[in-house]
Amino acid sequence: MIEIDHLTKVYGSATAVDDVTLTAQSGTITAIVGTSGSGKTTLLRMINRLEEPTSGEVRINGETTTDVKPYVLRRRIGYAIQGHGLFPHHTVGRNIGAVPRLLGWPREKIRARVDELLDLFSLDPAEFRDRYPAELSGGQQQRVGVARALASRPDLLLMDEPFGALDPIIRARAQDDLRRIQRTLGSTIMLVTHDMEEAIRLGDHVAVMDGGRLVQYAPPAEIVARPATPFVADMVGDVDRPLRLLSLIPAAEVAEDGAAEGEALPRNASLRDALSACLRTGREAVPVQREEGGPGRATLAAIRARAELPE
Ligand SMILES: Nc1ncnc2c1ncn2[C@@H]1O[C@H](COP(=O)(O)OP(=O)(O)OP(=O)(O)O)[C@@H](O)[C@H]1O
Repeated sequence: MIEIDHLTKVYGSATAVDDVTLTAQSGTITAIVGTSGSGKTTLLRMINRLEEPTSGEVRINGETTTDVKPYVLRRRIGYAIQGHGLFPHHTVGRNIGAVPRLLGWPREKIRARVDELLDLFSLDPAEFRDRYPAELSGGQQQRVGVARALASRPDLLLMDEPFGALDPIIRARAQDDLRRIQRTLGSTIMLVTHDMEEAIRLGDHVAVMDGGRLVQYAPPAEIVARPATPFVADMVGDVDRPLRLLSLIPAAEVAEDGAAEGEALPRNASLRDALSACLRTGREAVPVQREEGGPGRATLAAIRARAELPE
């Protein structure tokens, strides 16, 4: 569990982070989102003490971070930034194994860990282990950067705009990969982004920052359905809100008993997928696979009902 407790950072006359308090559960992704200058990076860097707070504290699994020497803390907390920060003269394998080596892991264990991570990130170990960063594409470098940050199985992984430099298609893939890998490893992640779409897609919880303050901290569906302030509503994008909401609701959740024509949507399909299938086929309902009770159907009426936003 990560507890951020009344954290404040003042630079001269400016308050970059203003009394932020939030608790993130282990094994979840918290997406910190806000406009430029809202204090996201400063908040993140106070967690691994790259910045010292003016007041307040951070506890990781109950331990106050100021009780731990900064270099020890930073070995326990992974840190991935935009532009990956790989060592150019070290191979991919050496880059990923950097922290385990510092921690004195035996050679064989490091090698096994490097290969396991390369596999997880869909990079064939035999092909990529001995390459240098310059011999990789931007997307591959970024994956190696995240693999390196995860190598020692850190208590927490901090990510600052990790996908900022990637083009939209590679970016979407990197987001899906991160989500899958986070689920597989059970990692706890705090990720900074200025992109609400990314925050909604990745976060179990979304923390919205505005002018150094935390203005809303809630699961994505709550942020979309009930933005706490006009600023949050603006960031979510009013026009797209119904569609965003639908993309967060599993189709199986609203499927009723009964048959419908056409190919059944998979179990992990969202209501947005169901809507799209209805529009594409011109039908009033679409079949949906469910965990229990066999296939059901999602009707346009049910989809519409769930897309309604509270006034
Ligand atoms: N070392 C510093 N000295 C003085 N002011 C600073 C310092 N670092 C950050 N700030 C100020 O604190 C505020 C918050 O900055 P921060 O980098 O945390 O914002 P951000 O939300 O991460 O922005 P961006 O998305 O542009 O990176 C800004 O007004 C910035 O100018």
